[in-house]
Amino acid sequence: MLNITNVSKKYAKNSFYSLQDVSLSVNEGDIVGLIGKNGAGKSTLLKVITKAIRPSNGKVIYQNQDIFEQNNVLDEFGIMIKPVFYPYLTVLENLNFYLTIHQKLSYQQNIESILKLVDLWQVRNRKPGDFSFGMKQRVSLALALITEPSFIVLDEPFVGLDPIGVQKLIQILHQWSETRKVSMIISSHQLGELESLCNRYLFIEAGKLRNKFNLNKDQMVIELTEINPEIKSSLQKFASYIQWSTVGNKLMLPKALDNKIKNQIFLILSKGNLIKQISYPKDQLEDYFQEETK
Ligand SMILES: Nc1ncnc2c1ncn2[C@@H]1O[C@H](COP(=O)(O)OP(=O)(O)OP(=O)(O)O)[C@@H](O)[C@H]1O
Repeated sequence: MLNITNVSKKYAKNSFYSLQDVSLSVNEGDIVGLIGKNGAGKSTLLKVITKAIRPSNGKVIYQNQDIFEQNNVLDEFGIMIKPVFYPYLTVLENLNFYLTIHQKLSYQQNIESILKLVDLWQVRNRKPGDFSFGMKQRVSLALALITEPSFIVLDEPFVGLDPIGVQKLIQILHQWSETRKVSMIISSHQLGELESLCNRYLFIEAGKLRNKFNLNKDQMVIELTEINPEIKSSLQKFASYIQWSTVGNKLMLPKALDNKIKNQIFLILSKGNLIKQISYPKDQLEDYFQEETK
């Protein structure tokens, strides 16, 4: 859907590149998490993708069209990079105005549900000029989502939301990716939230795309009190389902593994009184980030 090839960006006043030779693609239904330290180049990348700034080199192609050579290519995009709205119009007027200038008034029917999603329904008749930072963020988020876009670009979308708002947002984005195959690229320092939302990740460091990766979310982790040769040999016939961890006394099984097989494995382990804890992987993104940036 979106293909970025060899994109570099040097801001006029800088002597260094904020992005260097970045290539990536985002497919239909993908939810891509963009991670990296402060100043790594995440926002710059998102600004290039959404045509807010021009790259010094490279191409951005959306559905086979060069976004910088053709007009209206980004019509189906929902974008939140920094808070953008008219401070002297009320929240409702902002949404209506946005829909009017984008000729998308048929989406007026979404106004109530989107404002409830971002918890601004109660304040819909207030002007956002003197809103708190978080409330301003949420106005931008409402503008980004109101037209049910097919491609969503969000820079730090969780910052202004309370924990319930974060969960509601994650839920709706998941739902859109599954039911409407909406693609998304989302940058955030809130790695736990990204981990529960995204299916792919990009790690950017000093303007370079250092890694593209997935996390394995479909496994259960069984921590054992010890791993000895006898236990390994008694589990030999299940070897094709078991992945032994390289750290700690852990083994991993696919969550979707047939219950009969799971039970046989558990039986062997519990006979030896070996099971210490069963859990599901979490904080993998946090661990990755800590490891890469130490
Ligand atoms: N308008 C600009 N003019 C000059 N330099 C800029 C501009 N915007 C960003 N930069 C520089 O480009 C580099 C990348 O910045 P960018 O905002 O893309 O990082 P980021 O990964 O989004 O950081 P953060 O996590 O802090 O938001 C930084 O060195 C920054 O100072």
